Amino acid sequence: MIQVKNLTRYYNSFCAVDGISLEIKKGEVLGLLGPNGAGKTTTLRMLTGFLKPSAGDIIVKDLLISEDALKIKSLMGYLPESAPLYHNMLVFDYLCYVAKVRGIPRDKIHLRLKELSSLCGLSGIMHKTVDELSKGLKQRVGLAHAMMTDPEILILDEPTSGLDPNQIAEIRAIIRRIGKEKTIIFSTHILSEAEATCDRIVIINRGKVVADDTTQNLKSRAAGSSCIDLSLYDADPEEAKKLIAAISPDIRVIEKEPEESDVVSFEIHSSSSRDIRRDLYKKIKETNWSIAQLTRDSQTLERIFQELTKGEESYRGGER
Ligand SMILES: Nc1ncnc2c1ncn2[C@@H]1O[C@H](COP(=O)(O)OP(=O)(O)OP(=O)(O)O)[C@@H](O)[C@H]1O
Repeated sequence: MIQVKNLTRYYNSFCAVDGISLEIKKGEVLGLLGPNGAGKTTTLRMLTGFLKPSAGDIIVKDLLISEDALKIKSLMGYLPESAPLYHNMLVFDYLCYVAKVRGIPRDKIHLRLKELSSLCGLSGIMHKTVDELSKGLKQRVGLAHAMMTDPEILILDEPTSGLDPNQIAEIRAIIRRIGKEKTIIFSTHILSEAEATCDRIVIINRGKVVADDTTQNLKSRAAGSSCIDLSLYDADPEEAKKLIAAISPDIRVIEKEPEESDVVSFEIHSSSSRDIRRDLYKKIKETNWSIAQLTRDSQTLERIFQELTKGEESYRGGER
């Protein structure tokens, strides 16, 4: 349904989005996950045609955004990070206004507002002014705005940002409801958010895709891999790194800030479920170093996210 090819965006000489490629299938709920400044908003603004890419292509249902931006916009509903609502209007008047601007025929407006009120839970607030609403309710009005023309694709930028846990649960429930029929792309910097709502998660860091897989596959990958914390006395960090890395080709060694001044510490990631502590111990025994700590944790999705968004390394999921 949507193909993104080598999408790139510079702000002056700064590369905010660096060659992102993605394919989004019809009906998918895709979470664009990344830390602050990763390039999520910039990517979404290019997808919705509000920002021109510096390079790359976006194809939506066989239409090229460089040639058919208006047609593509008509297929999409967009909820920006701060929904631009008219604060002193009644919710009802505001949504009527949006309906007219978006070309809904006059005789269909009331029916559409009724449908949106039920979909987005607006029935008790239609006759309140936007200003009176909590952030969560404003967000629901923003969602109704984005859904006005019943678009096939919905793009939501951090839809739960700044909401309390109850409001988050409500917005999630609405997204899940809408996601049964629509293609949804939404951005978040909160892993649990993506995990709870999405079929698929694309993690971006410093403008690049560092992981792209189904939520289920990412979870299984996390469960099947492990992380070892190792601290050594009397070891040279570079020599220690080489020795550890030589144990198996699937090992990745990250030197950590040591907790004590006379040790060197490492985080050792392995994609296999094999426990390599015995191999480590044997190798270290051949040196004159001493072990201060050697512990193994099962990986969590959270740790994978932290690892991927700290380092430069990239992981692409297998076939779906
Ligand atoms: N108009 C702009 N001019 C210059 N730099 C910009 C502009 N907009 C964004 N940036 C920079 O581009 C990078 C990506 O920003 P973007 O807003 O896309 O990230 P994000 O992942 O959405 O972050 P956040 O979660 O904080 O909104 C950041 O370093 C940001 O400072």
